[in-house]
Amino acid sequence: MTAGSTVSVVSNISGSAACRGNVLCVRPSPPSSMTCGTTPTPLKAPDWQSLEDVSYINHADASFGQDYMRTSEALMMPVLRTLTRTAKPILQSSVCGCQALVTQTRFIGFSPRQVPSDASFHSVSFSETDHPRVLITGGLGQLGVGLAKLLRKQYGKNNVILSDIRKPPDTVFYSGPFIYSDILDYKNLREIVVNNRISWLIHYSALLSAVGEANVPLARAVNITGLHNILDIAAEHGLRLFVPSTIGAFGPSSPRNPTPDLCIQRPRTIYGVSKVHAELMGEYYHYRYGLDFRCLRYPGIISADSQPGGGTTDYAVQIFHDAIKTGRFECNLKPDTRLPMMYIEDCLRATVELEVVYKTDPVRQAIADSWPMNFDDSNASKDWGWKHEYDLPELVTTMLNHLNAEAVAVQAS
Ligand SMILES: NC(=O)C1=CN([C@@H]2O[C@H](COP(=O)(O)OP(=O)(O)OC[C@H]3O[C@@H](n4cnc5c(N)ncnc54)[C@H](O)[C@@H]3O)[C@@H](O)[C@H]2O)C=CC1
Ligand SMILES: CC(=O)[C@H](N)C(=O)O
Repeated sequence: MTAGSTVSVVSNISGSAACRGNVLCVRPSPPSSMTCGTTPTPLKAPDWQSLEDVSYINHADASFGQDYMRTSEALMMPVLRTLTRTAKPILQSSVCGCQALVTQTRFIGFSPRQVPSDASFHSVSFSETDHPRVLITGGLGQLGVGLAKLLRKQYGKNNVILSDIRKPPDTVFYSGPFIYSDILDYKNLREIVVNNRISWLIHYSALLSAVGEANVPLARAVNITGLHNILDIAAEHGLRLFVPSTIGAFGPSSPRNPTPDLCIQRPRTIYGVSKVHAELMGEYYHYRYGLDFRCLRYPGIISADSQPGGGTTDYAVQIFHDAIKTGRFECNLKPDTRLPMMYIEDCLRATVELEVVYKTDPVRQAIADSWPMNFDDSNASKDWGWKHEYDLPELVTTMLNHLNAEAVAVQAS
């Protein structure tokens, strides 16, 4: 996956509750081509790919056997691989040999609210020998803690800071740095970035599709105004920025089966609109200011040890929990709904003993009906050899083993 491009990944398992995901990836900003001295150097064409080169890659599902499903950890790997792969050349590049100093000089007292229209931003603000200093916003949601765990293994516990507006549970609080951060508070964000010498920003804060529809003003604030803060902070401080997008960035007029990386995107949820906005703003900041922006379109994510945060695809996680706890599941989507997340046939088989009750929620159903049924991930395979590691039976087995082990542990305690 090249930096600066927009890529979609999917761990697809299609079927009546199946999902594929898109990952949008943006290529790295041009190493050290942005500033030297106080005069911004124009972007160098060879370091950049043209807009036409931007690749959107979906990770698609197909039939079971070719498809795969990944746990949230596995899903993070492309992100980590991309960040890691692109970090080295940037860290090792020394076009002017005065990067860090220049960055500091250039941006002293600079406020992104006063960005000159022709401003360029430096892409890297940490030295060659440093590990990245990572801040994860919205880190207490379904995905953040798992990602922090992986990043901490790689870059050291103290180099990865989780943040959120919620109170962390003990397990999270004692497992590594945690800090309060409201992405709507720009000054607070800037203080955190500066005081902690943050170099990578992973922006997970969001209101997901269902909770977003329930509170549009808040979703608009968090997902759009919050994103603007994040973009400005990242640009101002030369951070590498990762923002996930989603299958929700597509709408009823997008082709659903399969959904290519590049196609019409007219979502009808505030969540989807905000994610399309994020994709476009990230690309714009990349081309306009040299921001190193990356974005993967995720499918619905299934995880055992963290709870989903109010999305349309939450049912695909909940079904596992209910299978273990009660053997009964009340589904808020119709039985023939197909979403890019997992191929559900085996999933249904694994949960065959469930008595699934279909009690359709019209809001979620309308959203689900407008989302892609199938993602084509052939571009991701071609681009960086993407291949899923969890197929449906393995995912189901892993989920059930994990939840069973948890249930046994609880009973024993
Ligand atoms: N989980 C999934 O199935 C998928 C997730 N994604 C994206 O991945 C990212 C992470 O997703 P999840 O962890 O599932 O989300 P989540 O809903 O579980 O967590 C989001 C977190 O953002 C925090 N937050 C809300 N308002 C905030 C504010 N003002 N300042 C700081 N934090 C705030 C919440 O407290 C919450 O912990 C999101 O951007 C989401 O759109 C994309 C596709 C699928
Ligand atoms: C697929 C997503 O982005 C999320 N899980 C949601 O259902 O809103």
